Amino acid sequence: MENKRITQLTESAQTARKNAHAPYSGFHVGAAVLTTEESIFAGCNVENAAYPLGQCAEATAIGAMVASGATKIEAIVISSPNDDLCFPCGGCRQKIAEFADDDTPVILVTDCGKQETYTVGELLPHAFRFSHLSANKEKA
Ligand SMILES: O=c1ccn([C@H]2C[C@H](O)[C@@H](CO)O2)c(=O)[nH]1
Ligand SMILES: [Zn+2]
Repeated sequence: MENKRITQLTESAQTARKNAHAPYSGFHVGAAVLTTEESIFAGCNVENAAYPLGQCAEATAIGAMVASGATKIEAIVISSPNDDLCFPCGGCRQKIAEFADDDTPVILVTDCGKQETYTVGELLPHAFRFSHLSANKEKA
């Protein structure tokens, strides 16, 4: 994937991160998905006074993508402010896998300039997919 693209996605994720609603954890996260049609959708984490209702940045970005009518992720960038890369939680790995392939890149970046790339398959081996539902066996 081109560096120019990664920079663009990183900037989108950072911009969304500025709007993170994270008064409980103080942990601000931004995410940006690039679709196969080359559109970018960004999101931030949205916490809630009822703690379990909080939503991760990846879920917000994926929700915006789906609401636009797009369903195929080409790449996703997850941006964190400090020196620590923000690895997606288990739930987000599953949410990303729903709209990605095993070789889709998940790029983790920090404002300190750290960057590591993993594939969806590395982060979530043996993902549970549409095709595993017995009702969909014929359609896969
Ligand atoms: O990949 C991640 C991991 C955590 N968070 C959020 C959830 C919560 O608001 C805060 C602390 O867990 O960070 C994300 O948005 N994405
Ligand atoms: Zn998550």
